[in-house]
Amino acid sequence: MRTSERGRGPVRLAGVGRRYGPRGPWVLRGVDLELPEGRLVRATGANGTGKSTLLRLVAGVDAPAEGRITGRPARTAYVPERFPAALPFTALAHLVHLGRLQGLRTGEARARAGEWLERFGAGAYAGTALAELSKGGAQKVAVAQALLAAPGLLVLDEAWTGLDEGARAELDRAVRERVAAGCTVLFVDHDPRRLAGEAGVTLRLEHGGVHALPPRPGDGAGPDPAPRPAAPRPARVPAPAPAAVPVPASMRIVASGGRALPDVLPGGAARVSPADGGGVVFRVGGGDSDELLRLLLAASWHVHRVEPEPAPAPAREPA
Ligand SMILES: Nc1ncnc2c1ncn2[C@@H]1O[C@H](COP(=O)(O)OP(=O)(O)OP(=O)(O)O)[C@@H](O)[C@H]1O
Repeated sequence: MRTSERGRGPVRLAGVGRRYGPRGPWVLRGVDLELPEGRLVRATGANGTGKSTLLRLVAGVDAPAEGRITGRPARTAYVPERFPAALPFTALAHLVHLGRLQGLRTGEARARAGEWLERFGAGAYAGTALAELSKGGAQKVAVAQALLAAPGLLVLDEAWTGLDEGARAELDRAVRERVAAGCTVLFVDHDPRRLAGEAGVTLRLEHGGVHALPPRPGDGAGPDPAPRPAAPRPARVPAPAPAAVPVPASMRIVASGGRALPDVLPGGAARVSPADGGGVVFRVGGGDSDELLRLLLAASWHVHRVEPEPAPAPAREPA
């Protein structure tokens, strides 16, 4: 909301690793990262690369198995991928309770809860039990609780999923407001157009590591992120050595459901095969993947994944 969060410094991850179980594979390891205040930070990566894990660690709802996270502001808010809506409260009572836990007085919590429910078009559900809300209604309560106390760090894991169009646009507006007030917003969303064009930082998760992608000219987030050659990057986001973000020779884009495409695709991109679970796999040269993405989005395709083409297995040395 209106509270300024400036001057508290970045959230820092130093040598952070997480695995599930003492012998489980490392999902993330050796993550060194600074999330600057007042920036929009998008986390991207193929399925299972640890985006939700990273968000839970940054939000403080999960702890690293190794390494440290410092600089997390007292008012940190998190919207999980799945909101546990089966609680025995009305939407308003739940929000007032959470607002009080976040340090608001009861009257203030009630006023802000009402304001956020209205903004998300859920004012009529204030007196409805959480368990009786639709998935979309419950999601509105989940995002309202995160915005209630003007957090200094806001972590959104696919928070737009399940919201209607008006509420999605309202959440976009709320995110911009928080960033303007000095809040760090870290988010994951399957739609590469989400908040595209906002100045910000894009993180790429792969092989257990996290690196910042260089900003594009004119925007820092852009549609989904193909790694690009090294370029000037925000001073406080750790910059991988240029060699760490090569343009992959070839990218795979998995997409579905759009209008007919021209016969000749950018960079000679090829439709390779139907994807598992539906959709089409496209293979395109790394330098042309953005152009293909733009074409797909303009033709109303739904983009599921953008990932480097797996490298061929190295040839064996002769014995
Ligand atoms: N609570 C858990 N217990 C065991 N393994 C887990 C747990 N949470 C995540 N994992 C594993 O950690 C890996 C990373 O999962 P995570 O959900 O963080 O990835 P993701 O990039 O968010 O995936 P997606 O894009 O599919 O949502 C996966 O192999 C997943 O099975």
